[in-house]
Amino acid sequence: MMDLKYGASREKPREDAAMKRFRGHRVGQFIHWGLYALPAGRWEGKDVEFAAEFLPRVAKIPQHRWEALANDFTLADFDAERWADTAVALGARYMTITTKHHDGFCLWPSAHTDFHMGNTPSGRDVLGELVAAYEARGIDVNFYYSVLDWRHPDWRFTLENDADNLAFARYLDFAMKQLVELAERYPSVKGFWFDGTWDESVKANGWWTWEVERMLKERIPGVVVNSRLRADDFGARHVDSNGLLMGDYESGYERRLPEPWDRSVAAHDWEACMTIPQASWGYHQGPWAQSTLKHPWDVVDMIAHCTSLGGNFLLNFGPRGDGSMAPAEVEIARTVGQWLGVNGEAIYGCGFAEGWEYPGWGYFTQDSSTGQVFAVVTREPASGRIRLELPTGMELVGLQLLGSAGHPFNEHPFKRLAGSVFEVDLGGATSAGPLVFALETGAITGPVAEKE
Ligand SMILES: Cc1ccc([C@@H]2N[C@@H](C)[C@@H](O)[C@H]2O)cc1
Repeated sequence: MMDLKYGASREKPREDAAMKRFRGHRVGQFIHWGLYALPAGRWEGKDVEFAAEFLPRVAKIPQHRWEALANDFTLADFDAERWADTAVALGARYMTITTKHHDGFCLWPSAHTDFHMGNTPSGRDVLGELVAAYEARGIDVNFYYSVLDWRHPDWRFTLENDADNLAFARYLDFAMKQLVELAERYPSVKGFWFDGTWDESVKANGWWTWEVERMLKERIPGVVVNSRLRADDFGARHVDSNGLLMGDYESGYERRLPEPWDRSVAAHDWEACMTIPQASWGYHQGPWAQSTLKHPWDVVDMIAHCTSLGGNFLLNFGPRGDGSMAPAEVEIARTVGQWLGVNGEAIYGCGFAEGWEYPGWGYFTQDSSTGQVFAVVTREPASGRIRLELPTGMELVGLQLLGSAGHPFNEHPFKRLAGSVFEVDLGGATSAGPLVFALETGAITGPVAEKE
């Protein structure tokens, strides 16, 4: 093991109450909102078929024209209570909001820049209103912060000479001051989600990323920080040069999951974040985005996929320029939330079911407190039957379809094929969306046919 000054601060996952709370949430609401929601992927009458939050770069918009958008950011239809109600409808237990994205615009009245909410027509403190509204509903708030800042004069992608080093040192000082400001203004925040840390300039300053994590944890005990912030002494990111995870959970899964089912990720805490359109985090009004919205049952599959491997799932919403949530996204939230309302006990507080193999037709999840195992059937086979392979030596005693209120176990029929292998005919099981069964299991005691 190398002796690292700025490597991982622990070898095992955190087991304190704050981390256990974050881990048990399983479902979060990501929100990308900023000036980019105003053009919403369209510039000078043309749709730019790329992520809406990248518009200033992709459409090469002059800085002064981008900054002028702040005058149109009136928040005419922004209502933090309505946003928080969408999170409740989704069944989200936490929310992560873009405090500052790559364009440098701040959703709070920062004392360290002029590019912020205070210099918009309403002057409202969007972060303050959101923290109040979400916490009033018992939903934890996390802050997304982009270290990358296209607007700041001292930002550097690479460090070619002393002048670059001096400028970037000023930039890191600015960013640290903003992070201290966020921690001081909003001390109830539960986590920081860092982005924009892939450039050489940041990788060459692993010490700063280590200092940021230390500062935040000193000021907000229990705060949770994602691995994407961190670079070590040698510029290694997420995982240090000794192979140890930095930060509190791995956050490399962006618009992808551990396919087809990579059990290695279950060894640590992790979170996947996902757009509702194919590839835009900010609201994009064009058919390029609006014709690619995910189906609610695909979202449920992703939630169960993450849970089955011990990870959280952060579903992104891109509110429109006036502050209203996009109706199509609210509808998806409602449908997923209704499913979670019936089947959430297989998700919240659940994780990897040790000893249970990937079944292909869905996922096994296990309640981390009770040990109860669930089968989440998201890919029903054409036969209408699923094969349940239990860990060797175990047998199926009973099956209960979640949502079939009041019935004891044994409610749903099954038959043994051999040993610990059972077959369930899904016929007759009805539920809106993917079926979930609670499994009652026991040790095989009597003689049974050997496993085939
Ligand atoms: C190449 C690339 C850079 C940054 C991103 C940002 N990370 C996501 C979480 C969004 O914030 C997106 O703008 C996506 C792709």
